[in-house]
Amino acid sequence: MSEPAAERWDDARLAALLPWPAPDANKYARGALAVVGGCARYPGAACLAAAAGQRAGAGYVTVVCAPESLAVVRGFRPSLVARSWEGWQAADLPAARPARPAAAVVGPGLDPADDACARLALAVLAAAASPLLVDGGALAALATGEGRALAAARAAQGRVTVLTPHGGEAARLARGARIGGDAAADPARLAAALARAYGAVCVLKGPDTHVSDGARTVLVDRGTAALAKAGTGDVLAGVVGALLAQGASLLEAAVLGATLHAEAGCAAADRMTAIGVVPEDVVDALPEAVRRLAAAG
Ligand SMILES: NC(=O)C1=CN([C@@H]2O[C@H](COP(=O)(O)OP(=O)(O)OC[C@H]3O[C@@H](n4cnc5c(N)ncnc54)[C@H](O)[C@@H]3O)[C@@H](O)[C@H]2O)[C@@H](O)CC1
Ligand SMILES: Nc1ncnc2c1ncn2[C@@H]1O[C@H](COP(=O)(O)OP(=O)(O)O)[C@@H](O)[C@H]1O
Repeated sequence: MSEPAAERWDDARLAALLPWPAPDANKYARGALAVVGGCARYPGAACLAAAAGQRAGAGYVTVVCAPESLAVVRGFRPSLVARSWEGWQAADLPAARPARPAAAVVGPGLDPADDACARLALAVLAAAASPLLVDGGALAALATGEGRALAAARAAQGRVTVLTPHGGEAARLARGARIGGDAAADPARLAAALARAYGAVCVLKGPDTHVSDGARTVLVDRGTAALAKAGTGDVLAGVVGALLAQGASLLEAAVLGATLHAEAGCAAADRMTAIGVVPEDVVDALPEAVRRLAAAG
């Protein structure tokens, strides 16, 4: 099947999507974001996603993590609300309601090789009624037979999902769905095929990022190799999750989020050099990325 050429969205269109708060906004109206991740081995990934979610505008960010990770999350940023996943039910995730939008991110810092992490990811896929972004270790669970059945059930129920694989995770998702395609050879085609196979919007990350809903594909190619450092994908998950939590549509949240992430990488490199940027710098550069996009639009 031949795919339509990838679109590019101009700055004016992207700037119009920025989620400026209304004068009478409160923290709930600005969107609740729950980040489910951060096992004992990877607490930092959940910290990065959650901090990025705050910088991208979400009004109330919660981290649901391993009990061993609680102290790390709280120490990293006291404004995050952290709770243990022991005794927690995925049904406790905030549901989007009128004037109280919400979204969830599952996967940053879930170990793809750990059974308990896989069960948690599958429980979130089954229960999350609000928009759900699936990243990191949760993508391994999604690629299983049970994960694919849950993705199909979510789509049938009208529940919306965004996937943010890197090349290795995309290959695993493609194998699970028995679709061909190679991220290196034809990323636009693979992003579209994964979107269709999983009933989701797919953000296929790489030096260029391709965002597809299966029918339309948008190219985001304004990033920098400064972003090639462990943990920047967790930052992207938090940014897109926050835009979903503020009520953006799936494709718009994914394209605007990938753009702000790329622009924040460039702004961080301007300050820290492309050698020295760390993911925390990308989080801190998100306001500059917003300013640059608003000025360009
Ligand atoms: N500070 C932290 O706590 C960090 C935790 N992280 C977490 O670590 C867990 C495992 O994620 P990883 O991505 O490290 O898993 P892996 O590094 O195990 O990647 C899975 C597979 O994909 C391949 N791969 C990785 N990046 C690729 C790319 N860009 N293109 C093609 N193939 C690629 C790898 O070779 C491997 O075979 C996730 O939950 C993630 O959120 C990472 O994001 C790094 C930072
Ligand atoms: N050379 C590059 N140029 C532009 N962006 C890049 C480059 N390398 C990586 N990135 C971006 O950095 C992020 C890396 O995400 P990922 O591989 O998931 O890292 P991690 O899992 O360690 O957080 C993605 O958003 C990707 O698009």
